[in-house]
Amino acid sequence: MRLVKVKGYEEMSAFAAGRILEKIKGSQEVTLGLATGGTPVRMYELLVQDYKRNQTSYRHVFTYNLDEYAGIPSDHPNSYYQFMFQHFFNHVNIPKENIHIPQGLTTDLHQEAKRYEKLIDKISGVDLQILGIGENGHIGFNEPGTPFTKETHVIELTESTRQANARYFDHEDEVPTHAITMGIATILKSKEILLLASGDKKAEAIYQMFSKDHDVECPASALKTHPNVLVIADEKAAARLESWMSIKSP
Ligand SMILES: N[C@@H]1[C@@H](O)[C@H](O)[C@@H](COP(=O)(O)O)O[C@@H]1O
Repeated sequence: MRLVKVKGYEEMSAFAAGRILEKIKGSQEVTLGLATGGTPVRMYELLVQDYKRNQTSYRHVFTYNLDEYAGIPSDHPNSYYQFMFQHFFNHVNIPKENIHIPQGLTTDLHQEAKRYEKLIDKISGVDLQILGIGENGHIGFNEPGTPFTKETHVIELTESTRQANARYFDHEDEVPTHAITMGIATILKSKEILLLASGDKKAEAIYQMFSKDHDVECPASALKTHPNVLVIADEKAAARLESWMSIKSP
């Protein structure tokens, strides 16, 4: 796991957008694993900006989103489906049939999880996976305690995650209690992973991710076993790492 420390949110976003564009421009067909949340918003804006300026084509791009809230329809304003279309898909020329997002409202969510995993299995994992990190160290919606062997599954959200995500909803009780998420085993199938972190709220999670060794209580620490992970953290998110690294290095 390598770390790139950048100054702030803007630099983090530009770095991630730059890597995505390199991938898109350098391949005849590319599969991207995409994340939602506040962290990647500017990254998507920069990709849209690039599209407007340079017409970088997305016709050969296939996307697989990490997760979706359970129990709300895709046209719900807080669904990750809406998030993705508003922030990104509506603004570039990606064919709709290339877009994959788990369905949060189906008669059988477990079946949906299986269907989604099969899609990712078929492509042997995405080429480039973008990740954010939860304040409790979750990736996707893999909450602390989730076995690292899990593939796409249905999960009950912790109270702290529901509270952290409540800012996007009108009321805290509107935040769904469950979600469908790629599992850690699914994420680890990716060929390359970029994890983005910005702000002091993420400092503890970033510290835990680097200092814990493959500990289920810190889901992001699973990434240590992957050969190609780059963490892009801004100064605030990396703040606790500074003292830890200087303690570790002689
Ligand atoms: N499922 C998402 C994660 O994929 C995301 O990384 C995390 C952090 O969100 P934010 O970037 O808003 O801090 O929130 C949610 O729980």
